[in-house]
Amino acid sequence: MHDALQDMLVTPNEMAAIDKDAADSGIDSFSLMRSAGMAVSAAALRLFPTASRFVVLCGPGNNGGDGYIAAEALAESGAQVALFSLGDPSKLRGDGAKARSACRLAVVDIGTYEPKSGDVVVDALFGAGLARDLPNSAQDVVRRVDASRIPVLAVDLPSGIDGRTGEVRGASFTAAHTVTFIAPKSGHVLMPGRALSGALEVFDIGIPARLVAARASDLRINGPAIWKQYAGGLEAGTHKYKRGHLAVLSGGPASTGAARLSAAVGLVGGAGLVTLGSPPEAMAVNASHLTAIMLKEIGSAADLGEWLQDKRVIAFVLGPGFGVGKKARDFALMLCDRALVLDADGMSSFQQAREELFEKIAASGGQVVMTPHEGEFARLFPEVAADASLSKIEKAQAAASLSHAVIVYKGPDTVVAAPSGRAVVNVNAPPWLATAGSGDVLAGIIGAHLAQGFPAFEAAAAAVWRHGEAGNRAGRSATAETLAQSIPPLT
Ligand SMILES: NC(=O)C1=CN([C@@H]2O[C@H](COP(=O)(O)OP(=O)(O)OC[C@H]3O[C@@H](n4cnc5c(N)ncnc54)[C@H](OP(=O)(O)O)[C@@H]3O)[C@@H](O)[C@H]2O)[C@H](O)CC1
Ligand SMILES: [K+]
Repeated sequence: MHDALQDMLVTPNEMAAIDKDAADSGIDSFSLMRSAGMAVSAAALRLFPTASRFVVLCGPGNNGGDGYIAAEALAESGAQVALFSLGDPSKLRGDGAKARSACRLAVVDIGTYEPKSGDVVVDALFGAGLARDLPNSAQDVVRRVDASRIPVLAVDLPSGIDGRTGEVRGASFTAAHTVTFIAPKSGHVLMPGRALSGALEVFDIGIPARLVAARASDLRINGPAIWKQYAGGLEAGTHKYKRGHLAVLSGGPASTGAARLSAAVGLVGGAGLVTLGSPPEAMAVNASHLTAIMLKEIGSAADLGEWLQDKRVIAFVLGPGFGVGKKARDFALMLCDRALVLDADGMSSFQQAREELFEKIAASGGQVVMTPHEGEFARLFPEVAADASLSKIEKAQAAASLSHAVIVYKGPDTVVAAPSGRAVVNVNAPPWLATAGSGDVLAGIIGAHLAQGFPAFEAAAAAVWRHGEAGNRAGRSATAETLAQSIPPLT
């Protein structure tokens, strides 16, 4: 694949516009379909060499067209092929009709397909053009194929997955492998689409990268290319203040562990110095658990105000175990002009007072990152969460725009979005990352990056990725402690 397209994500609408631009620039659309269908046939032969029969299911649009090309190519290569269509193939139009007439195989109605052991299904029912729930006849076939556990190779998207949102429309195939074209679609990386797509292969059917780049928005799969310009090697002359001073604010004596975990991770994550700001009544318990991390008594807004005079303290984490209430709100509002990770209780404290926070962030021009999981997101952005028409990416973008902060919308498909609309979707997190204290670890890594001078978006994207890698390294039995020990170096 072309380098410029490496991590790019597109929506089906953008893809349709790219196709149109390609046609307008003189590229023959049927030759694109031929490349797509040939790529599917090659993948089928490569991935399923022992298949006794390829069952190609073709739909009423161009996804079906890709299927007819693939079926013909598979038959030409000597494979057994059975061809089924959803709807009357004589109603196909344009390139789809051309593809059907270039295929010598007889086609029968999809309702007659009985899965047999040894079959491999090539799913070309619907791709980017799925506009509503799968029709009943397609849902029936999905159920029969699911029940028979035969493997599915999906063309562009597993039929039933919405290419924009990743949601299931009525029912969806569960693919072992998906061959898509030009660039992954957002529905390939958002859940449940990601899980149902299986292994994703992106095939370049020959649309020039400049046409793709001209239509694509600033949406990427998260990875080191996003932040590498800030990660750089440590300079030879560096010292601990140059690597940045991170402050983490602790809750009261009964709930100090979460903030200490974030603080410990801050050091591992690369901050030069980390200080835990503790209320007086929790000083003793915090002191008894700390070694490399410094401790400072911060009980009141006045204490915090005094600390803020020290401009070497670059970044703050407020929220883990802090407690919900006025103190959290007062502290957060004082920190909006600095680099701030507002996590957990820090966010929840603003459920009834979010406008004050959002206005302060907008007016202060700091680097603020908020890290809601689904429940926190719904509490802070109820109108966005309730809008079923929006994808998770669009929800994160709307929340970033409302709050003026970088939003890390957590989950198996964490989305990081900036107020500008720039966004990444993270795909490296294993399911066992959802463990107690995992969020405190993430907050600490983001804080470490902010302390080192990363802008908020890159700080958050890099942290989400390192957090995912830590989960992979720590393995299935990961705990917050082993996660903290498994954070990989910045790359
Ligand atoms: N550049 C590329 O990536 C290329 C991709 N190709 C392939 O083309 C498809 C997209 O083709 P398109 O025709 O736009 O869409 P589909 O084939 O997915 O579906 C459209 C047809 O299906 C009807 N439709 C949609 N949803 C439903 C539904 N739920 N039930 C019944 N029918 C449905 C729709 O009819 P309408 O009534 O809604 O108009 C269309 O008839 C892409 O996925 C790739 O596989 C090209 O081959 C090469 C270039
Ligand atoms: K499909």
